[in-house]
Amino acid sequence: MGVWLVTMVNSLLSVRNVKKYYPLKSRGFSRRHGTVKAVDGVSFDVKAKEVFGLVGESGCGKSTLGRVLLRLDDPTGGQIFFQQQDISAFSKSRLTQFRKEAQIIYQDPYSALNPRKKIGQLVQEPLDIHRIGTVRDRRERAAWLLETVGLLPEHANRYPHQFSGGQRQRIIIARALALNPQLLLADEPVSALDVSIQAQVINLLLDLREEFSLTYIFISHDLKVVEHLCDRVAVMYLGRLVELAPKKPFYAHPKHPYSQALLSAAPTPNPETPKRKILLQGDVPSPINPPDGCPFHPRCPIRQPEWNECTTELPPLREIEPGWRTACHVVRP
Ligand SMILES: Nc1ncnc2c1ncn2[C@@H]1O[C@H](COP(=O)(O)OP(=O)(O)OP(=O)(O)O)[C@@H](O)[C@H]1O
Repeated sequence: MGVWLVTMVNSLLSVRNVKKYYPLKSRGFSRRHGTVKAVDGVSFDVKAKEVFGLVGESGCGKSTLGRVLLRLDDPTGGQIFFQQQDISAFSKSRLTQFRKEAQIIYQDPYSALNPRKKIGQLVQEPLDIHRIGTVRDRRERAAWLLETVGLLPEHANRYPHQFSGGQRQRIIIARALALNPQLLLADEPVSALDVSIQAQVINLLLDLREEFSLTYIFISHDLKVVEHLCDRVAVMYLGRLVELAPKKPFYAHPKHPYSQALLSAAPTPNPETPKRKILLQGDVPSPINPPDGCPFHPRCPIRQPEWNECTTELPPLREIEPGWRTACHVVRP
């Protein structure tokens, strides 16, 4: 607990044992039929100006966690601290402030912009809602933001359909920056874009991190993108973190067998360098009925039948090297 408190003091965001369960109701009945454990006891800290990557296969709970972190959804359990303050205890005015300090960018740049509004209006809108400055100030800031993200001030008078996917994602980024946030949660922000455009948007995000002193939580299933952008990587599996590590050593030698499998399946920059792919057996189990013991044990390629604790005990996320935590009975400090 002592260590947790020290890391919290140095963090912009601290997440403690956060859970998000959804009741599963059978059709036509209101009676609870089970529980989807979308996020099941996640803890980590994010330092100011850090780029924190959250990776894992589809359905592992990344987006649910992201929504809970920004209080767009209430957690079933646990606590989230922003600047050491519990976000669930925010007063109405503190919550309004938090809505300025923490912004989210979603994957789909096509549906995120109202097609009937001009770009200038869309970028200016957060400033209008929070009544910041005069109308002229807001218009000028919107024009400046458009330039900052690599567009032209005159684009303010055009409509979303007149832009490409990459340009729209730039517009969404400009809008997210309007209120000068500290934390930007980007949920798969480039996965709908062409690979060539992805790199441009990622580089823009890196430049903006410096210019705006931003902290990012970057959610992605694409390990290559995370490698380029992030300082640390958290790997999620069935609603839990299974590994949390600094980027460079993680990509060189991931320790958790699930991380090893994920990385072995990611494309390499040089296709001529052969890589031994680790093929996982079966599908990701349902978060309605997760396996006992280690949630990864039914698919684990290194497990031996005699290792009983893998099937009976949940492995804690324990530190195995300074700053590196892994949830596996076999991987030891
Ligand atoms: N509102 C909801 N009600 C019931 N179950 C939900 C709800 N939202 C998410 N889930 C379930 O929670 C689990 C985690 O979903 P989530 O979207 O957070 O995963 P993800 O890792 O972001 O996946 P993806 O990359 O496909 O978006 C899934 O099994 C999903 O079906």
